[in-house]
Amino acid sequence: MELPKDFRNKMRDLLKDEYEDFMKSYEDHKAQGLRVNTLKIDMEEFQKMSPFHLDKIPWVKEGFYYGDIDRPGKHPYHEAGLYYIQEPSAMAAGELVDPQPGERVLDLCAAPGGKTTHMAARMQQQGFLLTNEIHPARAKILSQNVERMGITNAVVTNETPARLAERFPGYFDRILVDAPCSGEGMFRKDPDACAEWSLENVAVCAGRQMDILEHAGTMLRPGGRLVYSTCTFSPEENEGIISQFLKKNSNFEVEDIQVFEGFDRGRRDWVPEGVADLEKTIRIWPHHVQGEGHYIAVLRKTDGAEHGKWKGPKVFTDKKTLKSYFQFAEENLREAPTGEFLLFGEQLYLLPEGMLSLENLKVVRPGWHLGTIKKNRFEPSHAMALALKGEQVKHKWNLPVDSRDILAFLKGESLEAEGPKGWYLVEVDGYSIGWGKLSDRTLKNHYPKGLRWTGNY
Ligand SMILES: C[S@@+](CC[C@H](N)C(=O)[O-])C[C@H]1O[C@@H](n2cnc3c(N)ncnc32)[C@H](O)[C@@H]1O
Repeated sequence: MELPKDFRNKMRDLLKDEYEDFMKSYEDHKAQGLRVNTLKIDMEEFQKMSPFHLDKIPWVKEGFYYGDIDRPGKHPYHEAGLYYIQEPSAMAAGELVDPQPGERVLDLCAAPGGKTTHMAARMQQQGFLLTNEIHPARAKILSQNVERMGITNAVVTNETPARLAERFPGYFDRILVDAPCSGEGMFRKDPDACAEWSLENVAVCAGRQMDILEHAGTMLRPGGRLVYSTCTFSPEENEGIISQFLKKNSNFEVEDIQVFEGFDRGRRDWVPEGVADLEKTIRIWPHHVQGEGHYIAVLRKTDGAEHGKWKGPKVFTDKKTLKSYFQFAEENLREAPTGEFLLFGEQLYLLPEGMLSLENLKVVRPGWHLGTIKKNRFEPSHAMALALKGEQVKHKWNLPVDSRDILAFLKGESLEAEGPKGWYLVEVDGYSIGWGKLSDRTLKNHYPKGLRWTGNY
């Protein structure tokens, strides 16, 4: 791989004796990882079922390396949301945010959703996860991943950090800023990041990062945790940003967290007048661990205004319209998911607890999408299927992973089936993957058109 000359010179100056080892890492095979989605399956069960060659990633409970010959991206278990393919070092960020069930959590720069889906699994569907992405097309992909992983307590927005900061001052218990960066740590994985790199771009990224971090700081409650991460080596985007932020915001400090074996500490001596706390931040180097390059700082807000002016959401309560949903639930579910509803056009959502008004914000997914209400008829959504478990429905239809039927289902074909009429939760080896509707011995396929598999498998 041809690395930019300015980049090589800069890294040689920074790393000195370690430079040769660092450069050799570009010739090593790149480690690939997947993270088990504990919202859908427990770790032991996944290890028993997995057809992949798994090796534990030491720094994340749910993380595994998979083998070079494995293809987990095109597998029915992937479509059922049993795991998320994620770069191993990147899993450290979610681990260090460490969100708890019931908390209010913000992922400010979230697409495609690796860390969001990790944090959601830790929250176990309890609390409020606001996951935001500034670029519309990427926000859509983020939303699809939230759906595939069966997350019910997330709201997906497509906003700027500034607009969110106006709406949510002092609101969140934990915030992740996985900042857009020059991507130096990903050159091995992503040649485009290498082609786009320049010293000027590093400076542009640093300006943007400072702005995003300031807004994030505003949205954190006193006592809350703010994690800043990048996948780049440049000190200007890492220790430099944290140092400037701490000098401007004396109500923040760096938390002294345990580092995993192979992780290094941040370098105070790499930035002018760096604050002492930089040595508590974390660097992950590709020549010290099996993973790409990352930087992570865990900050704590020590005090500040208790909270701002928060406005609750507009809740939909029209019983007549909701009747068709409850009728569907009566006929097909063991218990109706209930709480605060939102009707957005014809789309019915269930709001996460602790959610605020989303008025005038660009919202891609305002909560758990339950389905569509059209002419007093309710049709359940794919998002509902993916979040349901077999024991929650009256009828289910299980397809073994190695059957012809699971491929047919993923391709959108109808299946032959027997049983009473109605909606069936279709499963792969006992894990929900979509809906089918049975009548006259035919299970009509409701797997979304945009997700259907094409070609031969
Ligand atoms: C490193 S990526 C996030 C990866 C993601 N956290 C994950 O784990 O899948 C950074 C994201 O920040 C977004 N971004 C770019 N400019 C931004 C800005 N000014 N404010 C907020 N986010 C921005 C990018 O579109 C990109 O999706």
